[in-house]
Amino acid sequence: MKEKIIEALKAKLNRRVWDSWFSTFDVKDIGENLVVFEVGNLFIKDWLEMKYGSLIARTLREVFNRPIEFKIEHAPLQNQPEEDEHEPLVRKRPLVLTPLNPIFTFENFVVGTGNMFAYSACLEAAKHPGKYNPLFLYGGVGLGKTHLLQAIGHYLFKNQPEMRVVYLTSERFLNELIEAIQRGTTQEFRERYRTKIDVLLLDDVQFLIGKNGIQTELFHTFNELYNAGKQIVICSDRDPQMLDGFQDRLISRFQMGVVVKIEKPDIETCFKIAQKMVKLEGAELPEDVLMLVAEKFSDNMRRLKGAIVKLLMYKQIHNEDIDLAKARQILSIEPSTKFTTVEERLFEVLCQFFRVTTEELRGNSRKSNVLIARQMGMYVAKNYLGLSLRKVAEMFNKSHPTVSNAIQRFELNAKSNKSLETILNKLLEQFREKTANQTL
Ligand SMILES: Nc1ncnc2c1ncn2[C@@H]1O[C@H](COP(=O)(O)OP(=O)(O)OP(=O)(O)O)[C@@H](O)[C@H]1O
Repeated sequence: MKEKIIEALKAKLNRRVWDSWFSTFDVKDIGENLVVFEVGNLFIKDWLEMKYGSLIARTLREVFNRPIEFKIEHAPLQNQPEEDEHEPLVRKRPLVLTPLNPIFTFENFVVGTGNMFAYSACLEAAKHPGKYNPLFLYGGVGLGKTHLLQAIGHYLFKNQPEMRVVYLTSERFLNELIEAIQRGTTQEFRERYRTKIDVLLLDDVQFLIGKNGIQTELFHTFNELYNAGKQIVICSDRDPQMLDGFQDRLISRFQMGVVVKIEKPDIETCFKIAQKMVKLEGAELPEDVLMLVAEKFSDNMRRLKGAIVKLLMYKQIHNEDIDLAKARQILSIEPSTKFTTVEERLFEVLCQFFRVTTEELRGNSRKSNVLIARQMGMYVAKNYLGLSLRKVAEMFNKSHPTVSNAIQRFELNAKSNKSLETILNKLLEQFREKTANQTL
């Protein structure tokens, strides 16, 4: 029965949702009138209840052929210290203790596959400080950890200005301690971090690997803040488990709350990030150039930003528009025979999938498989690749209103026809595979 429930749920959700939210979800117990699920993360428990509660209830009704209650329990890690009854967070005078990068806000963060879970967890921590404690965010270089950490700071400064929020890198934490020891002001240092803040945002904790003294200091700071119900958010380039050379007692504390991985964004998200970065610079670049940058630098958003800045500087200095060939030259991207643009790859997948030709897609054929391939292709280009209507119209050799109508018709059909959604997911899967195999 356990498997049947899980399979029935899986069938109702697309793989992305399942992998993001249900990977630790399991059936713990099946009673006469109650099914108990368990999940290894408190934040996910709340999220599943809120977003998928009715779907779970519906699925259980179908599996058991009668209404049946359910509850989701959070299965905490073994040996987790008992959580103290938290005092309400202390209200203090508004105080910006650390400067933040004004760009690093939630509004400026582009949400997509890979970072949606991390974004939601950080937003929740900002809205309800102390609830998911500690929040430990980890992931590869340049994927937006610092951005999200500082976004929590911005959100709190704006919405709860009485709260004392400190953002600092682990390197600075270490340097301040060394300075305090040299000046004989260790007591002030301890007081500042242990008793005078409400939210601690600590970046790059992996910097403290192998530095035992500062780890001990962090351990005591952590305990004091945690026991007082103060929110702690920590960023690292690796899973707490992989912090070799870290004291075990610290690692187990990092794992006590919610541990979230930020993954590499997919190409569509990278494209939107590139678009956002250009907009924040108050500039413009053509869509095919943005797509080139998104594809080439999808593993690190800092490098992606560097590429955009380089293109914009060139544009300004030479007072020249940047086209695809120029962008390749500036960024030293060799045009490779294997490289195809994203539009070409979409056409390739559409043609293979629906057994149609590019000429048919761009022509006026009304054959049913061509019609559906064309509509779905336009929908994907607009909604998943983030291309403008103008670009999609150009791709399919149609007018704006034709594209707009076709997309609307597709959305309407997809609402009433479940199998269209399944086909769309399969198509997207093939498209992603093709994109992942792309070599530049
Ligand atoms: N989803 C996103 N939306 C908008 N900008 C993003 C996004 N992800 C990353 N960035 C931008 O990419 C740059 C690098 O991000 P950030 O410094 O937060 O990475 P990081 O994960 O902290 O890297 P590191 O591990 O090196 O500390 C920043 O300019 C940030 O604003």
